[in-house]
Amino acid sequence: MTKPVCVLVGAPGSGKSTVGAELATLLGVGFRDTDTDIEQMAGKPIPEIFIDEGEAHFRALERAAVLAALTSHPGVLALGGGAVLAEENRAALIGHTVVHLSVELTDAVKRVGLGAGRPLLSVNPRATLKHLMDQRRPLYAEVATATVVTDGRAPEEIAAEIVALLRP
Ligand SMILES: Nc1ncnc2c1ncn2[C@@H]1O[C@H](COP(=O)(O)OP(=O)(O)OP(=O)(O)O)[C@@H](O)[C@H]1O
Ligand SMILES: O=C(O)C1=C[C@@H](O)[C@@H](O)[C@H](O)C1
Ligand SMILES: [Mg+2]
Repeated sequence: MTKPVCVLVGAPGSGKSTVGAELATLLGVGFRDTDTDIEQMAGKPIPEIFIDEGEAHFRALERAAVLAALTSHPGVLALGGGAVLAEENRAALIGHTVVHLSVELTDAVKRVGLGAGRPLLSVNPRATLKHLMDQRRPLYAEVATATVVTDGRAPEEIAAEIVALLRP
């Protein structure tokens, strides 16, 4: 069994995928994203999983992807924005180095507006994102061993701060 050097959690648009890739480059380790693992498991993009099989099925695939990656990936691991909703995932994160990328609503809305492919945010993204963030804030705080603010900061700067945090 091997465990990630760092696990990233945070709201949609907090930059887990972007900062995670940069952090892995800086550390010279591999980068894995459970959203990508789920798409490989299902053989289709996440929006299609939501349409064809529904959110409950997606969450089941997500639990399997999170548990597998936490015991097999030695590099940087980004979790999907909703992975902390599952008690099983939160329990599995105990004992890991978990960095919460915090973001306020204004920056999160700007960022998710830049990219498509977020099925939960396809209708009324600002209000939906606010609701998701209010619901999940305590869950990110529960699993995090450190929190890094991302608002108004470049991914490279955020990744460099995490490198410093990881130094013994
Ligand atoms: N610190 C940042 N400053 C400006 N833009 C950013 C920053 N971090 C990420 N972005 C941009 O915001 C968008 C969302 O970033 P990203 O996909 O990394 O978020 P995420 O946390 O992985 O979201 P999800 O939970 O949906 O997977 C991308 O277009 C990315 O380029
Ligand atoms: O916030 C969420 O619940 C999600 C975030 C994305 O990373 C994907 O995991 C999926 O679109 C669901
Ligand atoms: Mg992502």
